[in-house]
Amino acid sequence: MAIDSGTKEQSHKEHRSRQSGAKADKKKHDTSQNGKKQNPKAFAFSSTVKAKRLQSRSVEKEQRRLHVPTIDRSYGEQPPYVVLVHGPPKVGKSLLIKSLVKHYTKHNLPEVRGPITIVSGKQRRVQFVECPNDINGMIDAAKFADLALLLIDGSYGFEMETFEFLNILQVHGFPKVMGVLTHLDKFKDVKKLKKTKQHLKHRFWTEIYDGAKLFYLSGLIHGKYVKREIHNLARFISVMKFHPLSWRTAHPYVLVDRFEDVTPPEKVRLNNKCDRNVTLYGYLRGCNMKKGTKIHIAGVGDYSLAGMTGLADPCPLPSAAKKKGLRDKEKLFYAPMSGLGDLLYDKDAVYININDHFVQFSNVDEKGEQQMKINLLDIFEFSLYRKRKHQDVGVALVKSLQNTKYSVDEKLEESFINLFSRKPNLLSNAQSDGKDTYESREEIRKIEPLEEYQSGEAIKGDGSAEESNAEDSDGSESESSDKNEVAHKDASDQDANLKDHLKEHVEFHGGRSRRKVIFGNDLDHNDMEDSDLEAEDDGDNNNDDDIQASSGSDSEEDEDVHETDDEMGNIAKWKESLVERTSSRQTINLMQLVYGKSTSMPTTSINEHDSSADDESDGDDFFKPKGEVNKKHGGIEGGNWNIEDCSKFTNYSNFKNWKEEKLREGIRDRFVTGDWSKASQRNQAAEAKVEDDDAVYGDFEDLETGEKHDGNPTDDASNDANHKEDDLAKEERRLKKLALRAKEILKLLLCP
Ligand SMILES: Nc1nc2c(ncn2[C@@H]2O[C@H](COP(=O)(O)OP(=O)(O)OP(=O)(O)O)[C@@H](O)[C@H]2O)c(=O)[nH]1
Repeated sequence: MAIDSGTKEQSHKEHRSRQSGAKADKKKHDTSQNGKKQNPKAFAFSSTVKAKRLQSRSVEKEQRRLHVPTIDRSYGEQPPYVVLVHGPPKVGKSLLIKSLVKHYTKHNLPEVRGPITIVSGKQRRVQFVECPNDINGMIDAAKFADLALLLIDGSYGFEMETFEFLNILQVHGFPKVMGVLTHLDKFKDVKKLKKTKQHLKHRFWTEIYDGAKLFYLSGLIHGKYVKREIHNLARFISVMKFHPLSWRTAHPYVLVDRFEDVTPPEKVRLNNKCDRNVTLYGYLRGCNMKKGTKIHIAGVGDYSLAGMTGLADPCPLPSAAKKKGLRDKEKLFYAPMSGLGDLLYDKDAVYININDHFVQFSNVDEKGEQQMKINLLDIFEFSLYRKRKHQDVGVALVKSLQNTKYSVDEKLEESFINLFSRKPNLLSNAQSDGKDTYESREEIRKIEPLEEYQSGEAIKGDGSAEESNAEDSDGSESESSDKNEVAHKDASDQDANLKDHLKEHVEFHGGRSRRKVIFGNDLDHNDMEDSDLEAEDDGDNNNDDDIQASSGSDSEEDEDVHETDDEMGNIAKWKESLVERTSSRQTINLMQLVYGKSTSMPTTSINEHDSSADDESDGDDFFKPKGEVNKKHGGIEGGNWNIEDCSKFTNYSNFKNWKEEKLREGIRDRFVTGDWSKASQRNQAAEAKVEDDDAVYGDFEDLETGEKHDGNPTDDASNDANHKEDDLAKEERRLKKLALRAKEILKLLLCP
């Protein structure tokens, strides 16, 4: 009982509370607060400042989440941003572009045509484009605009063009848009002006978004917008952040700022509606373009790209040196369609445009555009020219540059290296423009005797060359008649092409007409000197005709006449001497002596060889059997030298297919693991089969000797005993062989 009562009364001893330490301190602190609850409302703010801070932070987070950073795939120098100036007619688009260009470059733009590229900052270039007033032009412009400046006539109010364009932009992807109010100077009443400004601003905001930027151009000073206002607008454009549109970043596109029709003029002359080749120049935007891609030219149609070339930047960004602002020198701009910008970069040349009043000797072209293109590469040519002529240096320079049609690399393409010996000039340049032809004529004068050159024929030759030069431009028919005459002369003087003469070959190559000078019988002459001196005497008499003949070969027909009538004849002659010389120099080839000549040699030459050998022989060989003739010539050379090497060819049909189970089973017992007794039985069976076959196909007659062999012997009984003996001997031999083979295999297995 006592135990029971004891268990009931027993109480748990309490933990002794902490008298010191962190817990004791905390308890003390809590008791001092006098019952104020700890964190009574979870996640509620006790302080308003704190609440505000937290709220703004969460809003910031949310905004950051909404504006997911767009991936900038661009690398290297960014292409210029396109600033499109749009507005209804006569609103002041051109004037605004001119004012902006003046602000950036300090240059006055005479007219706005095509894209105008300017360097607006150390890291930024801008391309100004005036939007056409028609709807198609607007649609095209909406595709490439990075910033659209919507010009609105403030004195009149909004016009339909602006809204149409805004609708088009919404379809194509909305770029940055800024409004510009012009013609505000027409307001006399300041109050009314203020009211109108407010009204237009709100209307603009409802159309785009609240807070959209709207500029005011208050009026004109000396026919230009106010400098201050233009400066502000330019500043905005310079610092504006452009968000690349996803479609555009994923697709390559080019805003063409210059184009050239490079169709050969002759092609256009023959067929005015022929397919044209057009080269388009512009900055590639979006992503890289591949050669052969199908492209769409806005307003023209779909085309395939023939080729692409990377060119030097016509309006490069300034150097990366650290300095504030842009120097005047670096304020470059490029407006090829507007005819401005000093440098013009072509595929193979750099052009400097100089206005007429700077240069006295400008060529005035048909359109009356007084501009001169100076090809820098042709300065080399000038130095040559100056050596030759003692003229005024400045005049000579300008004249020579004006008359040059072809660049140095084009001429180099035409030049060739003479590989034949005894040629004084290794590199002879086939020059083709007017001056160059003159040079080449001078060279001929050195080679030819003077009286020959002065003879009527020679002069005629020169004259016709000049004629054909003139005919290049207008393409008259008299040229072809001249050439027919020339061809006729050639035909009559077939053997006479053995003296120096030159040929002029007019052709259309690389989009331009070229008059190629070919020194027709340079090769002939040199080689003929070596081998055929007789021919030279004949050639002296006919040299003049050759010059005449060479002066105007244009069409292919004429060329053919030349080739067949005289050139081929000459070629045959100099080839003769070549063949002789090479055959005498030929070293003995051991391979050929041992194995005969290569079978890849053309059969005709072999036949020729054979026939020549036959000719040399007494002629009786013709009536002898082929084999004997070959024997006479001796060994492989004589007989089998042209037979195909049969070891090169393998007849795969004879190979057994070892994948077949039956075949593998057949040879299984021939290996160590197999049953050799079975193999021997099989062998016997096979031999018996062969014998049977012999029995079937046994009879044969030796046709050469006339002897008859019988497959089935008549006396079977006497032969049977012989056969048995033979079989036993065979069996013995076979078993011996097998034992030997087994020994060898065992040896191999035991000593690996
Ligand atoms: N008074 C006044 N005249 C202006 C203003 N802006 C432009 N103009 C004049 O308006 C005329 C037309 O200007 P342009 O720049 O040729 O207008 P545009 O929009 O290029 O004309 P189109 O190319 O024909 O569409 C010019 O004579 C300008 O001087 C302006 O704010 N106030």
